[in-house]
Amino acid sequence: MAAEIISGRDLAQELRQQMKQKVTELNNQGVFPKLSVILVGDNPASKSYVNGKKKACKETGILSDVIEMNHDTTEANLLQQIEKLNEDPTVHGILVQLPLPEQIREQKVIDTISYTKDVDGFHPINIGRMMTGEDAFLPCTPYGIITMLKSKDISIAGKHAVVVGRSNIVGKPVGQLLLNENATVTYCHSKTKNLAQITKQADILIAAVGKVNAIRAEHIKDGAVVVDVGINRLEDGSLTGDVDFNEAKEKASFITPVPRGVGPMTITMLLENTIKAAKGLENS
Ligand SMILES: Nc1nc(=O)c2c([nH]1)NC[C@@H]1CN(c3ccc(C(=O)N[C@@H](CCC(=O)O)C(=O)O)cc3)C=[N+]21
Repeated sequence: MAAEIISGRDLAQELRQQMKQKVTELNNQGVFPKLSVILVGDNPASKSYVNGKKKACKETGILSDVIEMNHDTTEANLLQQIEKLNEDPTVHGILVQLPLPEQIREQKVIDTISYTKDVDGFHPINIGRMMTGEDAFLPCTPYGIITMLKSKDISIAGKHAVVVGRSNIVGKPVGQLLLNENATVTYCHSKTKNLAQITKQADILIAAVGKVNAIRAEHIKDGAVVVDVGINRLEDGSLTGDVDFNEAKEKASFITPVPRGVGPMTITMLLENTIKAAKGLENS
């Protein structure tokens, strides 16, 4: 079977077009959705991601503000900056770009962001609400993945979804969202024995490993839907995922590419969450 490629870029473009309209409507009511991004240090990858977010906001008519802080800024300093944004009524969404320098405790930072402005969906209240199925900001990458599957009318209920990876930002929450959609979910990780034996049972396979070619033909059932969440930078500067694309596309029914797959959808869901924040978490 030759897989259909799900273009995250095309879907992102379509959704951003619709969002423009929503932003205009809010503007007409005197609401100007705004995202504040805090960037600590000068990691080039982080800078480039933050630029991508800024550009996407601009395209959609969302206001954005990037606050750059020195690499050796203290945790107290950063928390103070977050408190300021929590109290600023013109700021609807707050995103602190991860990873952070080692003197700063990431969890402490996430806990400090008001859950009503937590457009990353990383705050414990939003995670808890996601688990119980209440209204919440959903984490952008998992939310983007579900949106991609739905855009192709891929049914999730009753399907066996296998998630490879268990990070707090991708693996764990994407499994939860798939469960909320009534999939049967299995998590695999670095301690999993016989990885291929398990992934071969997947109707929907989510690769969020962080390793080039971690998923190859031998891991994939014929006709499976393969979602590649990896973003690995090769020495020549090019980006590649966790899936051996050339092998996988011969077995899968649908596959997401890297680049132009999950990445652009992550940013799109961030925009969606910022609009939701501008409406107010409880009224959207
Ligand atoms: N608080 C926080 N929230 C995040 O959402 C967050 C973060 N920290 N830290 C880093 C990761 C990574 N991430 C990406 C988003 C979009 C692309 C993306 O658009 N990628 C393009 C290619 C971009 C390129 O060429 O560099 C693509 O896949 O086509 C990639 C990576 C968000 N992250």
